[in-house]
Amino acid sequence: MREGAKNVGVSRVLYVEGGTPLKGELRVYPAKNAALPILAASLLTPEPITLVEVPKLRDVEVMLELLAHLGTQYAWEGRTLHLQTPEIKNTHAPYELVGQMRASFIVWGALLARAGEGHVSMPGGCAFGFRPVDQHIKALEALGAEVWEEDGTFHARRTRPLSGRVVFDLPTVGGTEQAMLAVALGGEATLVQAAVEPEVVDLGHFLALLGAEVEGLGSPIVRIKGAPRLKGGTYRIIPDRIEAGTYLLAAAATRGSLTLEGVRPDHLDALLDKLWRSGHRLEVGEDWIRFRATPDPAPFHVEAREYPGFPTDLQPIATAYLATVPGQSTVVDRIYPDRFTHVGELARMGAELYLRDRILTVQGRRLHGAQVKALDIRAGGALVVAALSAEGASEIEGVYFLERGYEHLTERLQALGARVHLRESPVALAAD
Ligand SMILES: CC(=O)N[C@H]1[C@@H](OP(=O)(O)OP(=O)(O)OC[C@H]2O[C@@H](n3ccc(=O)[nH]c3=O)[C@H](O)[C@@H]2O)O[C@H](CO)[C@@H](O)[C@@H]1O
Ligand SMILES: C=C(OP(=O)(O)O)C(=O)O
Repeated sequence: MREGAKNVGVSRVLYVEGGTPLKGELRVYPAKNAALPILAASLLTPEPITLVEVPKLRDVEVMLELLAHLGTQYAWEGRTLHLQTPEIKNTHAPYELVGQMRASFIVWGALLARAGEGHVSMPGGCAFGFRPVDQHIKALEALGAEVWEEDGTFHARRTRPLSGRVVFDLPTVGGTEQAMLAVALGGEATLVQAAVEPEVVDLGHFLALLGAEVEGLGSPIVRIKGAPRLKGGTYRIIPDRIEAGTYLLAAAATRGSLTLEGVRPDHLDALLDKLWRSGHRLEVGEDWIRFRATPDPAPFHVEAREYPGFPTDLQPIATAYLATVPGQSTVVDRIYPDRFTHVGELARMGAELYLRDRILTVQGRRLHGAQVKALDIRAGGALVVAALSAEGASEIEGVYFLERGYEHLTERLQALGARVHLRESPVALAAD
């Protein structure tokens, strides 16, 4: 328990006995951040949709709860998800659901397209710095919607199909997805400075399956011509590059070996290049990666940027890995310059980290186990990686965040030889 605790409660923690190199094979799950916008896009059609494999994550459950509130009927068949939205029953996405994760905000564009109006609470999600939604508003306004905000809820209404040219001030994944959903049903748009992330491309492919014409996916200029009525269909979501990257970094931090299957190596170029330069052995096929760690890796510099640059979602996890690599590394995040909630917690494990002017300097060394707390999904991933590599035992609080992003984390790590399990532990509820 932490010093200065006033109240003590019981919470689930991830108990990690560190020091065992990860070894084995893993089939990567489908991408959470592709699944969520595709789920939101299912609102656009009354026809049945089947998503062949969907990650069973907390965020997906929340999105399904939101969709059900808006009018979607759904049923799981193993890992396959069947969805249908015969009609929109509700155009209001409430705070209780939108407040839990950022991706739910993009139902706004889908509601506006399908029902002519949408009312969505300000989004929540991982709190690692300021995350404005001005580009979402700019996009919907540029497409001809009337947009206003009242008491923490964003409202939008249209009197005709949305169409126009959206020039984003910066590439935004959610903003691009929002605009794509807003026009896919009967609208038309050219998106300039669109995000090029694989998850945006995947959404575009899904919309094309439903009948929209989509051009320029993966480039900064995307053109979409919506269809007056969209079809249903069956779709397979891309593999999760962030999950894959997390396990690779865990294998690197524990100096282990790992074969990933069902992965898209081309989505991980920036990370694979760093790991290779760090001295690790990598073999790459069309949909697999074989990794074998070097016992004495070299440090490197991370600069998180838009795709195909180093992903910000892997920045905290790469930081945890670098904290185990002797020598000096530096980490900068150009997407979320303050995404450093993991730093204080890694320091509890003996990591030598210095944060000045948004530049993190990492002096790598052997870490030791400690009681730590995940404050967002990928900070959680970072703490797991650090704890796996550390000498001794760690307890990671904030299992809720891990469950938002990593399906079957405990079982998957156990299968790779890690000594981890979930257990109940007394935790501090308030501190001085
Ligand atoms: C559910 C999902 O897919 N989440 C991902 C998505 O988040 P999300 O879609 O929220 O991230 P964005 O791509 O929109 O954010 C990129 C940058 O644009 C800024 N911005 C964004 C919107 C806006 O209206 N105004 C604005 O200034 C943000 O503050 C940030 O600096 O992409 C991020 C960047 O790859 C990832 O870290 C998140 O995991
Ligand atoms: C930051 C993430 O999610 P969100 O954008 O929903 O907060 C994430 O998946 O790492």
